[in-house]
Order: sequence, then structure tokens, then C-alpha cells
Amino acid sequence: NDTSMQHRNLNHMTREERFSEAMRRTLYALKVLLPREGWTPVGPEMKYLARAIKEFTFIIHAGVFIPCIMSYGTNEQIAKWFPLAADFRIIGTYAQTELGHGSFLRGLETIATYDRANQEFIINCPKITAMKWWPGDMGKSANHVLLMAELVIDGKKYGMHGFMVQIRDLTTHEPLPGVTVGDIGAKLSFESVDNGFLYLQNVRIPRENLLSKLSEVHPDGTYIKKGNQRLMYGSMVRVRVNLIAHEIVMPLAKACTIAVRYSAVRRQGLINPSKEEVPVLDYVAQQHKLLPQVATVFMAHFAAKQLVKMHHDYSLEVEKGNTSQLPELHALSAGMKACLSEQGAAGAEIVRRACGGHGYSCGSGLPFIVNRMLATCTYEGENTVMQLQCARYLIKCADQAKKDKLTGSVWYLSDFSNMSCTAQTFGDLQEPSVLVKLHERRAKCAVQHAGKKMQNMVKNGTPAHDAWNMMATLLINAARAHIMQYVVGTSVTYISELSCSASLKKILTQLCALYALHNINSNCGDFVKFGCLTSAQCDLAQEAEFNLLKQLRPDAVGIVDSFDFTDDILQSCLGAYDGNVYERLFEWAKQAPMNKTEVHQDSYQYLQPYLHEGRDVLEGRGRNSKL
Ligand SMILES: CCCCCCCC/C=C\CCCCCCCCCCC/C=C/C(=O)SCCNC(=O)CCNC(=O)[C@H](O)C(C)(C)COP(=O)(O)OP(=O)(O)OC[C@H]1O[C@@H](n2cnc3c(N)ncnc32)[C@H](O)[C@@H]1OP(=O)(O)O
Ligand SMILES: Cc1cc2nc3c(=O)[nH]c(=O)nc-3n(C[C@H](O)[C@H](O)[C@H](O)COP(=O)(O)OP(=O)(O)OC[C@H]3O[C@@H](n4cnc5c(N)ncnc54)[C@H](O)[C@@H]3O)c2cc1C
Repeated sequence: NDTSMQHRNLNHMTREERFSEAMRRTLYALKVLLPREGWTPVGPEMKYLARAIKEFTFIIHAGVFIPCIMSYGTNEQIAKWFPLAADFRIIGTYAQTELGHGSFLRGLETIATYDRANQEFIINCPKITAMKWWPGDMGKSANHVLLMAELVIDGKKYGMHGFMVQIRDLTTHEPLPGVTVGDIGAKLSFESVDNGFLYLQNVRIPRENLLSKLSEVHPDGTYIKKGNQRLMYGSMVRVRVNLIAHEIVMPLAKACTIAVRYSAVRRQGLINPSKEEVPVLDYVAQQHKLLPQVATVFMAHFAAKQLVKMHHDYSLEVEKGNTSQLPELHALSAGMKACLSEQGAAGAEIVRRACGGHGYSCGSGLPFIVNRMLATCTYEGENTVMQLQCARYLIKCADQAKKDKLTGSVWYLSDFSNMSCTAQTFGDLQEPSVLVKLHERRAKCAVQHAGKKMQNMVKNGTPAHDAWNMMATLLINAARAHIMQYVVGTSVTYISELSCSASLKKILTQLCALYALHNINSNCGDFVKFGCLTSAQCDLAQEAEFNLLKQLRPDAVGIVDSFDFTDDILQSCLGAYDGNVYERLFEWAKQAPMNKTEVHQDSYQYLQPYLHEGRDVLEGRGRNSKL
């Protein structure tokens, strides 16, 4: 209810206005919402932040830069930089990606050379491809970067390390000497974020600015490793774990709220010719577009909660020096981020398109969501690269399963029990336990199939790296299958253990079954190819899905209302709680800058000669000219 936090009409703002407005809101919110003692907003504040996050800036500062200080800094470095960052007295970003490299980190070219005489690192981007490119908040806001660069001592390379580098003066905000920095220009989304470029030439930083939790350089240039170097990749694991809730589940829930509410209001066409026009939500085709996406929101939310818990438990173990869970967590976080962002971004577009012409209007709030979700498929690990990382782990586990009993998320790879499906009715295929088994079997077969193909190629003389490259599509499918079985399995467990009313549990169970069946029906080739289902059972799976659409239709609006988004957060003429779609669209359009005047002067200036000639012809004075 604080007018300072009420959304402005962002669609009618320029990019610079949106950048400034996001800055204003974020810093105002900081003052009002967050307890000064640090970064732990609790209760309604965190709920508000998580829901309004799209309109804040400094997300990289808050969601990546600060956590990196905690992960990579020594206690002294945390004590120095965390309080400054937590109170926004320094603004930072995570500068890793370069113009020439984003996915292949061993190809990064920015160099930090140790200068023993002065006990400093000299930072250089040796060529244009080494320039840092993309980091959020870097173009105009950040005055520090957590720079990921190749450490070099006496000509020897030690790999990527994290360095704290100040890039702007804390008083004037001007770039420091040797620093060329700016905004990378317009993008598909994140209009309010100043993703930036950063060119560093002979920038000197103190030896103490190497974040030294995992390794350090002594004054004489001696290099000391202090832990599992793969922890250097730890920030990316954490962001992948966190972004699922914030950037996939939340936006998809908003898109579904808008599309389902609009579909309950929008009347178009007839089902029974003798009756009146129906709400488009009564069309099974519309239900088939919307309700599986609503189910995805819940299942991704449940699976993400499990992943966050796993990351939390892992972090506690790492503090005790035990990093044994890292390979599984890396594979799962990489796979979940890739597969759920792929599903979420596709799902947001499906529900946008289901709103017809008004879904194409920015007044619906949907284009903003769709475009922003598309970025989740690229940042924090491009999806293909992430799926291949997940597959790399699965192939290793499949080999190990031949001699060991596996545990954790890959346990099913060593399950050699009879997994054939005995379903005779579509009701059998709505059973959670049957759906879990089907997904486990499909995943196991997909992993084994990819592995076998590669083994056969290698046996026939193909080098392992070529076999890997040629089977990449099968490996990606195996990663997707693995994640789907994880999402279905964790959701079934989560719902079964949830203490809630029987009616709510029934709805959640139906949504889980709908998610699983939609996945089966969208990938039935795999389920038949791997002998999980017969062709007749595939027909039953379709019947089972359609039956669930019918059962869930009456509760569709109530289910999305339970996401509890305010109109101000949704920013949608189609999804407002009161359902006054047409009045809101007209009011919104009238506010467009184009409608500030009845006659648009610039266009009239160009049109005037033609209009006057047309007037003359119509009034009999002129002749019909050929344009
Ligand atoms: C009022 C105030 C309001 C403020 C805001 C509100 C409050 C907000 C608060 C909180 C919100 C937080 C929510 C977060 C939301 C985020 C929003 C979106 C932000 C977007 C930001 C984007 C940032 C970026 O994009 S950063 C850059 C990301 N880049 C990447 O991910 C690069 C991907 N590439 C790689 O990781 C690597 O190159 C590679 C893994 C592909 C290959 O690496 P390589 O060394 O070549 O390794 P490889 O040979 O393949 O494997 C070697 C072994 O290493 C293992 N391994 C690889 N990676 C990892 C890892 N990450 N962890 C562990 N182990 C790893 C791999 O498995 C191999 O092991 P093996 O045993 O040899 O098989
Ligand atoms: C909105 C947004 C915000 C971002 N924020 C940040 C940030 O704050 N900090 C930061 O450091 N970076 C940031 N990034 C950069 C982001 O991390 C990179 O864009 C991402 O890692 C992908 O790398 P790339 O752009 O080099 O793509 P590439 O790796 O060049 O990908 C291009 C194509 O090559 C394919 N490909 C690449 N490698 C392989 C492989 N091994 N096998 C098969 N196919 C492959 C990919 O699948 C893709 O199809 C951001 C990007 C975006 C879009």
C-alpha cells in the first residue's frame, strides 16, 4: 500500500526511465523493507521481494556478488567486504563471461599477473574477446566486480580465480584509470538491468584482493591450494539452485494466473450451437494448453525445494571439509536449471499464445514474462552445456551401477527389478507410484541407450571425444529423462508427506499426475521405444490426461488464485482479480504516450501533403494522382 512501491506503467517508459525507476524502487525498498542488520529479509518482506523481484535491480549484487564473497572469501575478507556490500555501500557484480567465451571457462582470456615487487596483481584484457561482457548491474551501477580471471605467476597459469576489483570512484562514480565500462545496449528483456561491458588495461589491485578461501598467493609469489578447486565453480551451482524458484517457478505462476483468469472471462464461440458463447477455458484444447503449465508450477516448486534443501545440507558438509556430494549436486542443479527453464520458458509462451491477440499486448503482462524467462535458458550455464554436464555424470554412474548399488538421485540406475507396466485402465495410469516407476524406467533406459551407443562407437575405433560429440542429442535426452524422473519422484514424495486437507491433497495429487502424464504423452516415443508402455497403454495415458483436465477445470481459477499475486505485482489487464479485462485494456491503452495528443504531430507532418491532396480530390478540385 506504499505509493512509492506502486508500479509505474513500465511498458510506456523508455529503457533509461525503467533503469532509473528500478534503481529508485530497489533503494527505497532497501530502506523500508530490509532490516539494516543484513541480508535476511524474513516473513512478508521476503515474500514481497521474491514476488516483486522482476522490478528490482541489483539482483546480481544481491543474488550472486554477495554470496560469492561468502563462498570465496577468507574470514578477514568477508569481514571487510560483506558489511559494505550488504548495506549497498559498495555495489558489485559477478564478472566472468567475456565477449569471446561464456560456456567454456577454460577459454577465458582476462589475465591477473602477480607483481612480486609491489605485491599486486596486474589485470589485463589482452584482446577484445577478453573484455567482460554481459554481467548484470555492471554497465552503470556497480563500482566493484568479482572478476574471474586466469591467475599467472612467473609465466605459469593457475586457472580461473576470483579477484575483487574496484572499477568506479566511490565519490564521483567515474571509471577508474585503466577501466573502460558501459552498458551493452538493448536486449530481449531485463530492460531495467544495465548488463555491461568491462575492458581492463593494466589495472593494479593489492595481493589481498585475491579471494583466498580456496587458494592464496604468498608475498613471495608462492601459490597455495587450500581445498577442492571445483568449489571455485560453487557460485554457479548456488545460483542455478536459487534461480529455479525466483526466475522459473514464480514467473510461470504469474503467467498461468493471467492466462487462466483471462480464459475464464473471455467468451468466444460455441460448443453447443444451441447455447450461448462459452468461456474459452471450457474448450479442452485450451485446458490442454493451460493446466499442464499450472501443474508444472507446482512440480517445479516442490522439486526446487528439495534441491535447495540438498544444497543447504551440502553446504554444511563443505564447511566440515566434505565435498563428496558436489558431483551429484552439480549434475542435478545443472540438469534442473536447464530442463525446468526449457519447460518454463516454453510453458509461458504456450499460455501467452492461449490469450490470443490480447496476449500479444504488453498490457497483458505476458510478453514481459515470456521474454524474461527466455534468458533463463542461457544465463548461469547455457542449457545444452548444462544438460551435457548432467549427462556426463549419468554415464559415469551407469558404468558404476554395474558393480555398485547406487544411492541419491541416480539410485534407479542400479534398480534391476521388473519395471514392466501392468496398467489396464486409464485410472491405473493416474496412480502416482505407477507414474514414478514409468519415469524411472524411461530414464534408466535413456541413459543406458546413450552409453551403449557410445561404447559401440569406441569399440569400432571412434575416439571417445568424437563418440561423445556424435551422441550429444541422446545424452541431452538422457539428462532430460533423469530430471523428469527426479521432478515426478520428489513431487510424489513431497505431496504424500504434506500435512494438509484431503481436498487439497487430492488437487495436488491430480496436478502431479497431470504433469507426469503430460510429460509421458509429450515423449511417448521414448516410453514405447524403451518398452515402458505398449501402444495401447499410450492411448490410456492420453485418456488419463484428458480425464484430469476435466476433473481440474472447475478448480482452475481457484488454483491460480492460490498463488496469491496482487494486481500490482501481476501488472496485467487480463489477469486482474476483478476480471474487468476490457475496461482495463482500454484504460491502459489510453495512457500510451502515443495518445498524449489527438493528432500525432510528427506523423501528421509527413502525411499532410497526401491528406490535403486527397481532400481536394474528394471535394472535386484536384485530380486522381498515381502515388
Ligand atoms: C530490496 C533489494 C532487492 C534486491 C533483489 C531482491 C533480493 C534477491 C535475493 C536473492 C535472489 C537470488 C535468486 C537468484 C536469481 C538470479 C537471477 C538471474 C541472474 C542471472 C545472472 C547470470 C549470471 C551468469 O550467467 S554467471 C556466468 C555463468 N556461466 C556459466 O555457467 C559457465 C558454464 N560453464 C562451466 O561451468 C564450465 O565451463 C563447464 C562445466 C561447462 C566445463 O568446465 P571444465 O572445467 O571445462 O570442466 P569439464 O572438463 O567439463 O569438467 C571437469 C570436472 O569438473 C566438474 N564440474 C564442472 N562444473 C562444476 C561445478 N559447477 N561444480 C562442481 N563440479 C563441476 C565436472 O563435473 C567434471 O568432473 P569429472 O569428475 O571430471 O566428471
Ligand atoms: C540476461 C543475461 C544475464 C547474464 N548475466 C551474467 C552475469 O551477471 N555474469 C556473467 O559472467 N555472465 C552473465 N551472462 C552471460 C551468460 O552466462 C552466458 O551468455 C552463458 O554462459 C552462455 O555462454 P555464451 O553466451 O558464450 O554462449 P556459447 O557458449 O557461445 O553458446 C552458443 C551455442 O554454442 C553451444 N555450445 C557451446 N558449448 C558447447 C558444448 N561444449 N557442447 C555443445 N554445444 C555447445 C551452446 O549450446 C549454444 O547453442 C548473462 C547472460 C544473459 C543472457
